[in-house]
Amino acid sequence: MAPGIEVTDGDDLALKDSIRLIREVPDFPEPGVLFRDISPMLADPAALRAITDALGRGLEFDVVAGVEARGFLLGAAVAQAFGTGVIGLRKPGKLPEVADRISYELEYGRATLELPADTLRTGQRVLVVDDVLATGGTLGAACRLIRQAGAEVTTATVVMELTALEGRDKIVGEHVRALLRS
Ligand SMILES: O=P(O)(O)OC[C@H]1O[C@H](OP(=O)(O)OP(=O)(O)O)[C@H](O)[C@@H]1O
Ligand SMILES: Nc1ncnc2[nH]cnc12
Repeated sequence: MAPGIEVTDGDDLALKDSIRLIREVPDFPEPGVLFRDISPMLADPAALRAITDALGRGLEFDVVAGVEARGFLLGAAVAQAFGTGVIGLRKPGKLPEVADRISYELEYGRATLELPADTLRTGQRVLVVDDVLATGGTLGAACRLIRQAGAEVTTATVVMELTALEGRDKIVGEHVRALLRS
């Protein structure tokens, strides 16, 4: 059970019920970090359905972009549920051909995300999906990568927002949807 986590849409009882499946792991990946692992939620059929429906509900988009790595799992599920394709935004060194890339600051050091060649088309409306919004570096960079490639970001979505880290402040000008807040 994960205390201190709330559903942003209090009427979503299935999502509320799934909070018990979040694992909280102290001192991972480094001392002082409380890691929220949503893997057990994804392994549960009712929770996966609730997450998938809530991420895309009421939004208009042509394609989903999932951020490596847990955003791949969620992104593909959302794409299937809403009848679109999915694009994986990848960490460096994995893609044979890169259409575009972006580097960004993380809490410690720098990171890069890459867009695979021949996936995103100019003007497409993109739903960006990841599991957690922490400092906001990753989600903000994903949105910039999409826009830099000439597409639109409909909404940047995550399962859980860690509000104390104020990651939203890094995603200026984007519509952000977090299903759960801690
Ligand atoms: O808001 P931020 O501070 O940028 O952090 C959020 C990112 O951190 C985690 O990914 P991680 O880097 O652990 O990679 P993984 O998904 O490949 O395990 C998480 O899945 C988000 O992508
Ligand atoms: N505390 C945390 N739990 C899960 N994923 C994260 N990504 C960055 N910080 C995280």
